[in-house]
Amino acid sequence: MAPINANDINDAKAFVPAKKALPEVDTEGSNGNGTTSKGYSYETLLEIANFLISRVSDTPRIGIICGSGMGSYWKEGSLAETISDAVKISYEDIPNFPVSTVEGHHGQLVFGKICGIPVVAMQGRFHYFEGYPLWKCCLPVRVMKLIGIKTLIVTNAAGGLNPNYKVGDIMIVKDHINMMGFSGNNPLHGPNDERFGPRFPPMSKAYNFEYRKIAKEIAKELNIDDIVREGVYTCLGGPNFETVAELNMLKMVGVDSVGMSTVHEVITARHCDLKVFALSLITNECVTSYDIIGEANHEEVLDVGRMRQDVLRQFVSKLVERITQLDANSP
Ligand SMILES: O=P(O)(O)O[C@@H]1C[C@H](O)[C@@H](CO)O1
Ligand code: HPA
Repeated sequence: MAPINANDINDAKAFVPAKKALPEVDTEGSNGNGTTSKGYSYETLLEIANFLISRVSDTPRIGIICGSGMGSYWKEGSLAETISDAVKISYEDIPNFPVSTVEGHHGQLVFGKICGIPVVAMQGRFHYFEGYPLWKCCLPVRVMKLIGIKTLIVTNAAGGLNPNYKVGDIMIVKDHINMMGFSGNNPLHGPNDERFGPRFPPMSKAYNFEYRKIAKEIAKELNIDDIVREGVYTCLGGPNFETVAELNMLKMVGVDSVGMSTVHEVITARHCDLKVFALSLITNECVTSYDIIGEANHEEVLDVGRMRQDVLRQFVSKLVERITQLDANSP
């Protein structure tokens, strides 16, 4: 084969299409390999929280992060769009807040009520693959804590790795494997401010046991227990979907669903002592064999999210109600 010379390379460059303007992502705080070198100070986050508090009348009790199917993409009928007395604040209008760059993500906080209970919902989240360092993806969790929430409900779309799972199933997350954390990429990386939480927070009870129990009861009441599962979630950095070999490795270590969010949000929430419930909507079957013809794609993720939004709305609404009752009766 003829060696490549410098002229060939210059010719090849001529065919590179002109760059399209991309959404601006503030990667401040990323030290180049995606790990955190600094985050916003407690005072800056307090300023953001106070800005939001000045615009709403009720202190939310529960924060909800809407993944696909819960209103991050599909508006009508989604949980976020059925919040009553809604005050919507666009991320762009919040000082020092990141902005959503994923196509179709609404990018707003929705303050209001579900079953009469004050909540705040993130309609659109921040993903690592957008270019944000993990601490910035999780900044809203700390802001919601400062605003006054006690509980965080996190939802996501995920690929089903457990062979018993079907597209459209809802998986209650009982635990996670922090794959990105194995290489040191963690939202808590960097100096620790004790006002948020301890240097070395435990994660062995990250997903509240009582909440999971309630969720299973609700599944029975709603007659959807045949589609509700419980399992282990992992988050990869994305944005590409996984290879067959990667998925088989994850299956071997006990992963049931695979996504690109949630884990770092939950770590941040537990660090600042929020109680956590999380669920995955299984939007596609993971491709674990080279014989399988189909491939994962984002359109399918969105379609299944839209298909299941009514069920998710009912499920999470009831959860909000019952979690509030449970916490009111516990010390
Ligand atoms: O915000 P989530 O986690 O629901 O976003 C979905 C899942 C992946 O992150 C991405 C790819 O489809 O969209
Ligand atoms: N892999 C990773 N993230 C995802 C998937 C998947 O199969 N489906 C939805 N989000």
